[in-house]
Amino acid sequence: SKKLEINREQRALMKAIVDAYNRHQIPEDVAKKLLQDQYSPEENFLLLTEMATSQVQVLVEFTKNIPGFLSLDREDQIALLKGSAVEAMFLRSAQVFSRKMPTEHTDVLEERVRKSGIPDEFMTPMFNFYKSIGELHMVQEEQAILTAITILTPDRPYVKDPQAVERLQETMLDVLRKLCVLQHPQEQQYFARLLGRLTELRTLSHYHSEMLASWRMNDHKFTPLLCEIWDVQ
Ligand SMILES: O=C1N(Cc2ccc(-c3nnn[nH]3)cc2)c2ccc(Br)cc2C12CCN(S(=O)(=O)c1cccs1)CC2
Repeated sequence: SKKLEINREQRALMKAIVDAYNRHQIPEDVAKKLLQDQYSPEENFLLLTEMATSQVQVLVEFTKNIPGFLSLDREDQIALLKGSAVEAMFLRSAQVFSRKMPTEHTDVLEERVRKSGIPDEFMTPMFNFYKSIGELHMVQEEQAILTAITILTPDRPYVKDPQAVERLQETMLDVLRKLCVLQHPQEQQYFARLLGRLTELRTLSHYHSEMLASWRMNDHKFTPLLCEIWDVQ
């Protein structure tokens, strides 16, 4: 029916977002480092910090390619990036972890994340999230658009024109809703399940800021970019 069909404009939007999502990847050498032999928890933490820094750079490039993002108010662009950086990083990490990597790689990485000084009470929800993302078996279009929707959340702190952000997000939500029906015809509530993951992401983001506080205590070092985007002094 007309209602459900993805029109030409929406197809172009989807293509732009998927291309941007696939174009910007973590450099091989950084991801490969994670797979090398055993490290101490401190070295693991350093590697994850290096990964996270690279992820933020990838996120900024992806965001700049979201159609309409660069026509938003400049300060709102920054507010959206800062407000969504942790959620987008965890979403992308979970997607990469559950989609792309061969099992033995995931096992090594899982081990490394578990031995990196992240407190257990945060490790559990983090891995539950990544398993729940894996179970969804999202196609890459859904992954890319869901990441764009996370970034274009109107109610981030300091956004001056939330309506402009809402208009962009609604366009994405409409495409994602149609895509879910087309890609997962058997699962009525698939779209609702995807959006439910965004709620889980906010909880993870809250845990993350608590983790940051505890890491600051036993003086873990972060890179200037992470300090900037995570508001770490
Ligand atoms: O590092 C993670 N990983 C491993 C990871 C992530 C991405 C790629 C990758 N490869 N190619 N593209 N992406 C590989 C391994 C992972 C996996 C699932 C979830 Br849910 C979450 C994570 C974190 C995200 C960052 N945090 S963090 O708390 O912000 C922190 C920063 C500094 C030190 S700890 C730790 C957990």
